[in-house]
Amino acid sequence: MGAFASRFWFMMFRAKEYKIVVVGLDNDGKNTTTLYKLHLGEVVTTHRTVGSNVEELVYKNIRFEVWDLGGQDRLRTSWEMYYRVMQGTNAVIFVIDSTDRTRISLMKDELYRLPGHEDLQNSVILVFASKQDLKDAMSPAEITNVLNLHIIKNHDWHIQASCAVTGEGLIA
Ligand SMILES: Nc1nc2c(ncn2[C@@H]2O[C@H](COP(=O)(O)OP(=O)(O)OP(=O)(O)O)[C@@H](O)[C@H]2O)c(=O)[nH]1
Ligand SMILES: [Mg+2]
Repeated sequence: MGAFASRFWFMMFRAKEYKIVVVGLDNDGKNTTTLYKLHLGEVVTTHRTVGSNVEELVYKNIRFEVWDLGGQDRLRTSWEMYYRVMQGTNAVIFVIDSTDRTRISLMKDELYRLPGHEDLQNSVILVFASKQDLKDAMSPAEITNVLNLHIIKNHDWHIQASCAVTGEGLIA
């Protein structure tokens, strides 16, 4: 898997098994591509996720159970069912299509639901500012401002520039 955003993860985590959920809006085209880039180290052709994909990643004897949830409008209401069933999600990765300025306020609404969720009280929040290979991508600093991420006080959070095509930000 490479050094999977390593400094952040190993600052935050001490146990040997971690549960991670990957969410974001639909078809921005990132969650599933990101998961498989992490898992296989290559870009695979994806289809819209209906429901979820789960993969086990192992890095330095640490097992990561990674759930990728479909981001279509009608599927987003089911995310909280996964948080409940997973019992003890260590981290939520919220993937942002950095080129999708028109849906930024929808992303904000979805992102802001996370810290208040009772099943995510012990989760860290990692925002992936994805599609950084595209020239009109917003920078992590711009996204931090637009989403006003500093308002999140009760969870550790971090924003990371990433690109699921090249692996930048995912794999060192
Ligand atoms: N240029 C570029 N394209 C990307 C990147 N990440 C994903 N894509 C493309 O975006 C499209 C959709 O990606 P998916 O990973 O399937 O999207 P998703 O977020 O899983 O969407 P849902 O399953 O509907 O929730 C695919 O054509 C990907 O190749 C990226 O970092 N850069
Ligand atoms: Mg998907």
